[in-house]
Amino acid sequence: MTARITCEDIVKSYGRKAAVRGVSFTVGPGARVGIVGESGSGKSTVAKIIVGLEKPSSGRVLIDGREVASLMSTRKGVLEYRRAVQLVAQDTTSTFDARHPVRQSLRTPAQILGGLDVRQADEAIENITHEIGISPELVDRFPAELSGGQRQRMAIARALVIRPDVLVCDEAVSALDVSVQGAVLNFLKRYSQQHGASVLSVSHGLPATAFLTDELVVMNAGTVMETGPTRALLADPQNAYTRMLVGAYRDIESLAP
Ligand SMILES: Nc1ncnc2c1ncn2[C@@H]1O[C@H](COP(=O)(O)OP(=O)(O)OP(=O)(O)O)[C@@H](O)[C@H]1O
Repeated sequence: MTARITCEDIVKSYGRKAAVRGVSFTVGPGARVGIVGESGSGKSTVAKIIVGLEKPSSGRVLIDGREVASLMSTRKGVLEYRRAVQLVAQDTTSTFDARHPVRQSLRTPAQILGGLDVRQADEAIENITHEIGISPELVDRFPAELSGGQRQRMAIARALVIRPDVLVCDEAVSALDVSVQGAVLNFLKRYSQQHGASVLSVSHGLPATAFLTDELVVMNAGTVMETGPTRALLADPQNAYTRMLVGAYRDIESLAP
């Protein structure tokens, strides 16, 4: 279970404003890559383009050398891509159908993308909720009956129930309290190591990203400022913007009692 995602010179404009201006990087098989940068730097736009929710104005995304835009032009291709690449979105409201218990929203990908029958789907749901550390009984509640943190973990469970090759997380843990955040980050790291799944984590939370990832892509104003191995880049940032970003976190940490 491996896949390589390549972004080649992605540009995205909304009207006359360029949100992303020529972004290139690769998420290798089994790699955990973080995109960091301040609010508005274009991180979420890149994530949406990778998962096919937005189309780039120019440039392309490839999965194992195949262009995602052409895969997404047929229903068969969409299903194939969704099986390989799953998103955990920043806002989980569109992840679940408010009219049905959460189980239904987890069964759908398990059945349609995973090709499982109802019994197998429920078994996969039981396994993934157990792995992620959330009580399996909660899947029989309606989305509104879960806390924000429980719903966020259910969204991760939904993305992983089909065991995708690549998990794209857009601020997937930012809304969680610190202790739950730690548990979910540990789970994601273990999951990626055990299954060889790649993780692309988009976040402005530098400490959480530093813990989860091996490689960083630093973005500012729609462009890539610096890329490199996470530890080396944080220890010795080469770019002035990265130095500023890392320095800002050090300042915050120094305020801690
Ligand atoms: N649908 C849209 N229409 C117009 N402008 C948009 C749209 N989506 C994003 N933008 C703009 O593109 C820029 C990049 O937004 P994006 O959400 O990618 O940033 P981000 O780095 O993920 O920010 P945050 O950390 O706050 O989520 C911003 O200036 C934003 O206002």
